[in-house]
Amino acid sequence: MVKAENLTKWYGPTLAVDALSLELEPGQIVGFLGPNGAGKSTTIRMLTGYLPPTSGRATLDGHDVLTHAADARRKLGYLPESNPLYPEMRVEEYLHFAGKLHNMPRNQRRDRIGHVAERCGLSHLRRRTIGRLSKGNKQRVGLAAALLHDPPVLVLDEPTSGLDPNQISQVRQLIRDLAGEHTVLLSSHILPEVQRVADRVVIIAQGKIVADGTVDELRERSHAEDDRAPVHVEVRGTADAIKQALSGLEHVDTVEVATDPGQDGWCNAWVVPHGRKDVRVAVAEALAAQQLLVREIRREAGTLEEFFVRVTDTSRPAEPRNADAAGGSAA
Ligand SMILES: Nc1ncnc2c1ncn2[C@@H]1O[C@H](COP(=O)(O)OP(=O)(O)OP(=O)(O)O)[C@@H](O)[C@H]1O
Repeated sequence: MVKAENLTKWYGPTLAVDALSLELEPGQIVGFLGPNGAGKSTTIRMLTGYLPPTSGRATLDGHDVLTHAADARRKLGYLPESNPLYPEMRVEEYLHFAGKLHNMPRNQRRDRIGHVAERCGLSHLRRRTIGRLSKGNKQRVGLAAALLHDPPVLVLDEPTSGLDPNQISQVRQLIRDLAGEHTVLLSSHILPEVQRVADRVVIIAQGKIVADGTVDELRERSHAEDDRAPVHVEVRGTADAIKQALSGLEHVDTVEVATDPGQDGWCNAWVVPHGRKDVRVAVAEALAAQQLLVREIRREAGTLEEFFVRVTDTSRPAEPRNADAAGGSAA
């Protein structure tokens, strides 16, 4: 549905996006995450055809965003970071204007405006002047305009920036409601925001993708890469019996057991492996050999925050290139 092939952008000597390739499946909500300056906006502007890449190519539903721009834009609803609106226009007037830009006939505009206004919680604000709306409501107007021509792809650049927590949660809910019907690419540098709405998270740093997966996969990977991801076990037995059963296990560094089992006899234990070993089976077998009943055994998932910091910190710095050879200019 959305495809980037080796998208690259040099701004003079600065490499902003470095041979980035990405493919989004229909109906997915994909969070596009990265620290400030990582290249999110530049990538999004290239994906939406608003900025020509130095090299590489982007397509929307098979249409090249530069060579078949009109076809590509029909497939796209785009809410840029700045959400440019006309403050003196009324909401309905602005939505008619946006519909005209998509060559929508009047009847179709009327129907669709009714639909998107309701969807975006704007029905009671249709006669209001945009300049007098709250920031959150202005953002809803931007979203309604992006949805007006019912595009299969929605690209939202930092859609909740500058909103208060209440407004953030409303816009977030709105985005979540779009899942399935639209493919949504949502850029943000706020991790919890992406974590709550996205099916998939793509993290970029220094213009390159450094991680790509579901929130759970990235958490898993976070700890799979962490030498000391502890395994948490719930076992029925005394702390001593559990410690004894697990002591001396191969690839195990330390075993910590909560000193006393709970009233029902279940005890929490944490086994810290050394090296990148998955010790879950060995732990289960060792406990079973001592007739200690296990009701849960799992690797402790790391927070996505830890992962985000790790992958964006360790990426290599972008190297300036000879500006003469860059072949692109700041846009
Ligand atoms: N018009 C421009 N001219 C020169 N350099 C630019 C221009 N736009 C962006 N850059 C540089 O390109 C890099 C990527 O910027 P970009 O705005 O795409 O990042 P971002 O991830 O969207 O950041 P933010 O979250 O702060 O908006 C940065 O180093 C930035 O300084």
